[in-house]
Amino acid sequence: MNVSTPVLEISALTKHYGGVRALDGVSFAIAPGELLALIGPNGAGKSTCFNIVNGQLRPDAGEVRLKGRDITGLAPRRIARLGVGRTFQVASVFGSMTVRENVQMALIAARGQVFRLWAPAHRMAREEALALLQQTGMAAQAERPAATLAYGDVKRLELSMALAGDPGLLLMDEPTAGMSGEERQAMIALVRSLTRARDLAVLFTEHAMDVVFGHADRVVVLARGRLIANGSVEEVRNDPAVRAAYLGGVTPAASEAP
Ligand SMILES: Nc1ncnc2c1ncn2[C@@H]1O[C@H](COP(=O)(O)OP(=O)(O)OP(=O)(O)O)[C@@H](O)[C@H]1O
Repeated sequence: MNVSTPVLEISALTKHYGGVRALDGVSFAIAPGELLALIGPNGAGKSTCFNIVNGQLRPDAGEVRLKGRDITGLAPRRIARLGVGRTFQVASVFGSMTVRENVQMALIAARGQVFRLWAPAHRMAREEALALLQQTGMAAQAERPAATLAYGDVKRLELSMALAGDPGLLLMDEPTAGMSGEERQAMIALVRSLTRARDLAVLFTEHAMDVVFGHADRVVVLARGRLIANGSVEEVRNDPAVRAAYLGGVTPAASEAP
């Protein structure tokens, strides 16, 4: 068991939209080096949770702590600087720039500098960019324009860019969306190895259950804004409440609804 301070600790997070309880008293934590899947049926509250952690949304109640520090309600930029990286479902890379230049730009932006092709900082970041691309298996593609990459490689590039700020916590929004079965497995295996190598905590949402059950250290399940399970793959897979939520069965919360 890891006894160090959690990288992320969320406590009693609550967010309502009118009558919709997008999040209702959700609490969980992530340790360094842990790969934690956040799953749940559509509308369960996964995106709301991500958006609160990275500062895009303010919770109505509850707290977000990063390595023990209260970051609730801080601006996204500040939260990013404190070590929270994020990848999105739709990749955001510059197609006309090379893979290496995209990573250099991310490295320089992470330091609050401006990307200029002729500046010395650009040359310095070059070696770091190549080292990062080595870690994500993209070194051989470093000089290709990003626009010419296969889809799975665009996602690897995006991951490389998210690592540029040297985050302690990485939020990944459906990292394998749109990938074939083989690409999915390769991507999540890469993320898995990076968590170990960098002592990085990763919180990811995912609809592909082969990815979740094959690779996550732990799984947190939301349904209708409530946490209904938090445990190992085995525990969650065999949990009747989880099955009911996924099969569209009537959960206790749903049966109470008017
Ligand atoms: N800006 C908003 N205004 C009103 N309701 C919202 C808003 N954002 C989210 N919701 C509602 O909050 C609930 C949780 O939404 P959220 O997007 O967090 O779920 P999710 O688990 O990410 O879903 P999905 O898997 O479909 O992406 C849903 O009922 C959704 O309709």
